[in-house]
Amino acid sequence: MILLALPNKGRISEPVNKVLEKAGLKIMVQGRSLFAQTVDEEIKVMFARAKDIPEFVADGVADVGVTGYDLVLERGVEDKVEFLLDFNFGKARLVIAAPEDSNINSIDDLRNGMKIATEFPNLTRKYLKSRGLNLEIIELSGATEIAPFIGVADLISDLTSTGTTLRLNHLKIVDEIVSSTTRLIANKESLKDEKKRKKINQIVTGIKSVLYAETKRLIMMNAPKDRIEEIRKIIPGMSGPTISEVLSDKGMVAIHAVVDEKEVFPLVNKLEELGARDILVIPIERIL
Ligand SMILES: Nc1ncnc2c1ncn2[C@@H]1O[C@H](COP(=O)(O)OP(=O)(O)OP(=O)(O)O)[C@@H](O)[C@H]1O
Ligand SMILES: O=P(O)(O)OC[C@H]1O[C@H](OP(=O)(O)OP(=O)(O)O)[C@H](O)[C@@H]1O
Ligand SMILES: [Mg+2]
Repeated sequence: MILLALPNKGRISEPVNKVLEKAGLKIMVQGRSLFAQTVDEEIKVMFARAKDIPEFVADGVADVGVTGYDLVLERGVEDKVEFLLDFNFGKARLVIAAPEDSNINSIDDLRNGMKIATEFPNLTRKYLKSRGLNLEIIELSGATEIAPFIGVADLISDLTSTGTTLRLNHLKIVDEIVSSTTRLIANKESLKDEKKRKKINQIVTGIKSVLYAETKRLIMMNAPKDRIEEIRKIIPGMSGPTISEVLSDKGMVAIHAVVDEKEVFPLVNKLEELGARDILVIPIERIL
């Protein structure tokens, strides 16, 4: 049996659940229960705060878990867990920021004794120490951006993604501590257990198949037979495009191929120029 720890709220909770659902690992949630069964009776789910999941996985309370890279570092358990995969969302950078009108512009302008407000006290302290600095850490549990303006701190260390919150609060980035994304992590002992490892690998394969498929599209079209060679040149596909006869029209063939999402726009235009018709671009749920 595998216990998988998932975030119960916060911004990564929903996207993670969506990926698992697409991977076929349906979770049977009952109301506000913090435990759930899945379609695989060997995999059970527990819901917890993303912040606490690194500790649960490191201690073996859960075998695997989904959380942010920043939160693993903040708990200081990065050497106790194995990083299995990167979801590539929940992208944020932990940065040191100062009021726009202050004369602090780089890490070199920081002085011992200055106050820095943060939700990431351990990570911030460790980073500053590595730069030979010893600031007073003011631990807050959110809305850190307000701290410099109410006289609570000179600086903050907080997450930034689009940069909107920093801008709105008239703060400028002074330095970057770490860049983070959502990760699947595992307990090292669980991975040593043959049965558990097999189950964990199935979860990894399932998630990877979904994340990979999200970057791809299935493209289908009818095209003149005499243009096949030219079309083949511009759509590599996974193992080459599949070409089949169109019964109603001897001069036409049906072609389908899997292509990179980024290639779709220019590709469709070129295909039309080569006489392709009835072009369909279809999302793919999983690629194994
Ligand atoms: N603005 C953001 N953009 C993208 N990812 C973010 C952002 N803010 C936080 N994260 C990431 O979300 C992950 C989960 O954090 P958390 O569960 O605290 O979510 P949250 O949405 O900040 O919830 P809350 O602040 O209500 O506790 C963290 O790893 C963090 O790096
Ligand atoms: O660069 P942006 O896209 O504006 O995102 C950055 C903001 O997002 C997070 O806050 P969150 O919404 O989690 O609120 P919190 O401060 O209460 O954690 C983070 O702490 C920043 O405040
Ligand atoms: Mg937050």
